[in-house]
Amino acid sequence: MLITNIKGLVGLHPKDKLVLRGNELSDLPVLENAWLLIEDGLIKDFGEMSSIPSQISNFPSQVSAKGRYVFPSWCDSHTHIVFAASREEEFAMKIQGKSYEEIAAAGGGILNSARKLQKATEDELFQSAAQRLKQMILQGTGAVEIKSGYGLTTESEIKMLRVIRRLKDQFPIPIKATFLAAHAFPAEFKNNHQGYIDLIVNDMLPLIAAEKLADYIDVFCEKGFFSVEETDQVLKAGARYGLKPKIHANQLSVSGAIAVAVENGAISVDHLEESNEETIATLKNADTIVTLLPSCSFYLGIPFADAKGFIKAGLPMALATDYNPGSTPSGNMNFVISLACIKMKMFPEQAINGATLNGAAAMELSKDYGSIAVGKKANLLITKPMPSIAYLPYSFGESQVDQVILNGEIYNG
Ligand SMILES: N=CN[C@@H](CCC(=O)O)C(=O)O
Ligand SMILES: [Zn+2]
Repeated sequence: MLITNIKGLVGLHPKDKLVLRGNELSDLPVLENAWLLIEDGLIKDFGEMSSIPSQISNFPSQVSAKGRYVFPSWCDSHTHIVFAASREEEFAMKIQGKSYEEIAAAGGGILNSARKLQKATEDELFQSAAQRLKQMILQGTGAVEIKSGYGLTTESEIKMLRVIRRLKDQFPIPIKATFLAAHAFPAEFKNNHQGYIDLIVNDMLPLIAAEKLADYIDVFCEKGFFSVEETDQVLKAGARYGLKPKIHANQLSVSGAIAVAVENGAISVDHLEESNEETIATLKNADTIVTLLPSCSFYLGIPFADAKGFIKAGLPMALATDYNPGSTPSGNMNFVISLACIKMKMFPEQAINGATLNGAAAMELSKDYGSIAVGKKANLLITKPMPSIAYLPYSFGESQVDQVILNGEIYNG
């Protein structure tokens, strides 16, 4: 496929640039009035229209992108899209002013989702997750991470991970699976935390490793959920099976979650709506990516993360949706990018880099995804006609994504 007359080809980072730290996030290289050639699902070449080689200009399969931009697909590195039912009954409680913790304590929250998921069949879960994933792809997402964590029993955690594996087999995008049994303590383990951790370590992990069902391990390290010591135990057990950590940290309070994640070689620490100087100091000399989830802040009405502080400190920062039924019922990366600009005061260039190359890095996919470079996978989106790149986050709530290309082919769902 040859795409011609592209108003701006966005995200032309050198192929060996695998992650952007601090000020590097402000640099979003763009080639104006460009062409892009795709062969065998890969980016074969690109250049300016004024110097398009004649053998290329006669290429049989051409798409004109006049007035439109071409971006690398969004890389959404934090989602929980396998769930049995929505939780809009909690929406009214939120509107009445109940906090996330109060809703969880009243029988809502993660345990509510777990009760419903335990009753659902693998097929039902697959069908509904596939619908969600299809919508996300049509909104521009071309790589995704998906977590378990609404099973909370051996059988149901494995059921969730098998659903994720079926999604991997059936969708034309890369999918990473994260094992998150340490999402909440089931009611029967409320006063026996070690009993549940033993179940994760001795029962679940060996089975998951034997079936190769997960790439990463995650823990919700938070007051009322998993303590720092409990998090450490679970991460160390995961490491014995080759699972690297990506953890939920500092969502509702500052804790030692960041330190324990860094010590255990975490690929990313996600949320960080709460942070302080120590948070930044702990991350400064690490490779751990800070993944921010602004649509979670928007929906729960909790603080937005200190994106500017993290960037100023030179940290690698990514953006993701956190799509889940409780704290973020949306998988729209376009809205995440808008919120990052509007609420976290990120510049459009920083937000777009966070949603592409750094999102890919937070899934260890940035060798092949997240920027436009010769030899990388042709997972792209073509916008509607737009006056500028900043128009995409500016026009929040209205999709500017017109066409989605995955492995060099137009995707229609
Ligand atoms: N914080 C923990 N997990 C999810 C929310 C889970 C839920 O409420 O169902 C999150 O990332 O926000
Ligand atoms: Zn999450």
